[in-house]
Amino acid sequence: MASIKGPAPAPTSFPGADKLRIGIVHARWNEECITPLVQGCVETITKAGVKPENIVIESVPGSWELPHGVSRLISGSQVQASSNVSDLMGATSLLDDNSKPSTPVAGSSSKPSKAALDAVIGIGVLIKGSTMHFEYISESCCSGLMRVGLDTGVPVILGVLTALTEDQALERSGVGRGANKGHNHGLDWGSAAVEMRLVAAG
Ligand SMILES: O=Nc1c(NC[C@H](O)[C@H](O)[C@H](O)CO)[nH]c(=O)[nH]c1=O
Repeated sequence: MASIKGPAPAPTSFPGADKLRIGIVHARWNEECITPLVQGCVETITKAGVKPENIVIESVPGSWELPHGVSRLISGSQVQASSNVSDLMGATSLLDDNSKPSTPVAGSSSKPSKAALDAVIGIGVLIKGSTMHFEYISESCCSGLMRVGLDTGVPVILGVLTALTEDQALERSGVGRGANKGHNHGLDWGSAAVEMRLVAAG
């Protein structure tokens, strides 16, 4: 029997998206998944009509730091715009060798910008290990991201995979190891960010 699980089709047109400014904060763990997830997110954000120069990408050490990184980006502290997002689409890795917290994606401009963000996606990949670490980070990260969104009024999209196995994480990043590559959930998160802002704007 076919599964009933999954989101309803996202809207296909987003009038006003060209005026939006969207942030992405991604963790620097499990990069095999993070890179396609961020690329999928950027793909649907740009397809919705958001200008590449209005997509700001920052990184933090791990998913535990996502709520703080998203909160910092929303507060506008030391935001650096990423102007050539198109370069990112062909990238095999988002991170250069000496990436540091809140290092903009390679190739982005050093032009700092303080313009307010309309929505932010927090992207992280947690994979269950042999201890309870996974459970504590997952719960804290997800509730932290929810709190940042509610406290600031800026839509914060949950882009955190909490996978029990590596294959679960890879398939949900659209890069599954077997014949079934899976579905890149980053695609859904990008359209959710644009939709939430435009719905909120009314
Ligand atoms: O442990 N596994 C993971 C992880 N740990 C690091 C943690 O998020 C944090 O950065 C450090 O504890 C320092 O505060 N972070 C992830 O994004 N995914 C994991 O699977």
